[in-house]
Amino acid sequence: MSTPIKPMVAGNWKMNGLKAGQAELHKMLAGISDDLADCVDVMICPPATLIASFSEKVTGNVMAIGAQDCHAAASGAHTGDLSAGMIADAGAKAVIVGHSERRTDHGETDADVNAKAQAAWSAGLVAIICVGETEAERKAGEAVAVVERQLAGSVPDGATAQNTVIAYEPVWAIGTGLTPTAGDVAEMHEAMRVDLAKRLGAEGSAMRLLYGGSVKPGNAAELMAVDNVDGALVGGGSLKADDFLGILAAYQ
Ligand SMILES: O=C[C@H](O)COP(=O)(O)O
Repeated sequence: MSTPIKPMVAGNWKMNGLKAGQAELHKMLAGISDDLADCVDVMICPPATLIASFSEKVTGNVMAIGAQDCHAAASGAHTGDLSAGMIADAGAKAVIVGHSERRTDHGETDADVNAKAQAAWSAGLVAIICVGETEAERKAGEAVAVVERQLAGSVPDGATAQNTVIAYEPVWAIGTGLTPTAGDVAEMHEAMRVDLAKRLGAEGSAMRLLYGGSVKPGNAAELMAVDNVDGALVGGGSLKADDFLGILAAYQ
């Protein structure tokens, strides 16, 4: 019998948050009971400027701190970039790679994402690899094919349930208040599960598959209950402690 997958809820603060944001972090930490932390792995990915200070605030297994991106190289002449080693040195335990905002704003390809995931592993970080179709691709009936192509290109050989988390984020659902139906999420997550298990065997079967895109306290329980949904990657709903704790309540 396979071991149950411990879900993860990760908050991606994107380009939001100043030092004053520590007040929200403190409220979140105060609101996460040991019982809840036993049921779900909680992570906040603040802007890089806050990784070190936030990492000092989290203790025990209540929450981990992650990063939002890394460079594929270990060091070198890459002005403004951060290596996975630097992020790990600041206290991060994971890094999001291939977020659609990086793919769109910075032209990142599946090959770039693949290289970044491998850089993350080399630094001892978990790679949270994002995939997801655009609205036009969904309307054209290509959503599953697009995501399978992204998985094939973005997830490196050697991915395990320990070093990799997949986040399915339909681009059209990010920050819009729109979400796919539970049926559409189930279809996509099953397709991803089958695809990853075929390629990676038991590691693919045990890999966490997060859903992301307009997850809020009001819809979290329904989305998190879908088969093969092992947690959430949350943007706007992770900025305020009350909202984030409301989402985590799906696991209480
Ligand atoms: O990384 C998080 C996602 O882009 C979802 O963002 P959102 O919850 O604001 O829609």
